[in-house]
Amino acid sequence: MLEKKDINLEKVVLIGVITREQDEDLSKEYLDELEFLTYTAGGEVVKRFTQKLDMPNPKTFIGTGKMNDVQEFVKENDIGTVIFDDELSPAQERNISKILNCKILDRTNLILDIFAQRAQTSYARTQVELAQCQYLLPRLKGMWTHLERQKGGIGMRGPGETEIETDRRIVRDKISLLKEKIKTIDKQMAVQRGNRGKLVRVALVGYTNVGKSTLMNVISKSEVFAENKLFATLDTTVRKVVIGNLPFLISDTVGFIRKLPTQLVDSFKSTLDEVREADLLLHVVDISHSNFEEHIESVNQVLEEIDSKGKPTIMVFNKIDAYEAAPFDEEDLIIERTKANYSIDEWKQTWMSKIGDNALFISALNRENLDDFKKRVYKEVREIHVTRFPYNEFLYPDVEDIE
Ligand SMILES: Nc1nc2c(ncn2[C@@H]2O[C@H](COP(=O)(O)OP(=O)(O)OP(=O)(O)O)[C@@H](O)[C@H]2O)c(=O)[nH]1
Ligand SMILES: [Mg+2]
Repeated sequence: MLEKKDINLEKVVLIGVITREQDEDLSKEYLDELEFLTYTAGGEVVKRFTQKLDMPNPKTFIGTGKMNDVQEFVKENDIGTVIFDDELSPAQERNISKILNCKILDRTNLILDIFAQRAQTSYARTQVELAQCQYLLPRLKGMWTHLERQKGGIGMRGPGETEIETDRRIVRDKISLLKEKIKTIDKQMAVQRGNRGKLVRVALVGYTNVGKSTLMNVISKSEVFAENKLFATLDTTVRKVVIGNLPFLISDTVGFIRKLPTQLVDSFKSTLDEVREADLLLHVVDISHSNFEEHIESVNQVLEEIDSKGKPTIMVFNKIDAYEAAPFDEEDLIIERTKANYSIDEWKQTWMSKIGDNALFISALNRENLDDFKKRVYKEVREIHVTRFPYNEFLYPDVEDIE
């Protein structure tokens, strides 16, 4: 049911609101991310509209005046798609769709669409389809009906298009069917995981596009797909690696994102079993991203949702090669120095100092500090390993002696 095809760059307009809690920089950051998501889905952003509002308008998300501007722009520039940086209620979506008369997507919809495009295995496809059906169910009434069917493209992959006339019962049946299918695969996967014995399990977790797969490739000499788009990885890959004679398993899995649609977290729960059952988490962070602290927060939130917050965790600050502090003019007495001006060494003195040797700074791309990384991971894995197999402690050299 999920189509996968290359689409031409669709012309897209983005819409966001600036609330009181978020300043303009942050809103820009969010829209940058939405633009990256749009680009990943195959769209080209031609304009952004923002509005300062305490709360989104319940009927149309943005106010009437702003909506008129958008309407005019859409008409004049032949815009096919308008994307909102938040989840729209079914009613908002209907209202806006009537006014703008083009494809209306929200953030959730866009992320689901990217997952649909990127799902490779039948397992991932089933999970995405389930999430799409769950998103679709409350929105079935009158969705897109005034649009031509053949439009296709972003947000039109999946059940939305083909099942528009069918009633909710059919979608509900489909949901139970997909859940059954996932249950069956889950059982097989649980058996597979059981077969792996008691080896220590390490999971790479982190925001999307931080370099998890790149790091996995570097340390396990494997070839996991990595690229500069969001959600390059949807399936979990597990590799056995050996550091200083000590074998353990490492897994690379789907990246997280701010406001990850709950439908997706739910349907990907079993993909995340690998994380849930891990003995040690390597939380990879892209320190060159200006918003990396919030990314850490988002990841921690998802970890909490899947009951994995309390696990032993090493923070791996990646992409140190790309880190650039914003220039600071010492002579200018008006502008205050902010975090953006910190060097990496200054960052190390912040809250990061509290996590002590559980913070590592590397570049997976340039292989910088990988030895430190390996030693630290070895030390931790060894500790877990010898608790599990106390009799063979002597087999593994102390961390100082490994290369
Ligand atoms: N400059 C720099 N780029 C890096 C580094 N590590 C990874 N990248 C780049 O970051 C991009 C994303 O890398 P991936 O390994 O696909 O990231 P990921 O975390 O697996 O992403 P998802 O699977 O989408 O969640 C790629 O273009 C990598 O080449 C690094 O140390 N420095
Ligand atoms: Mg990846």
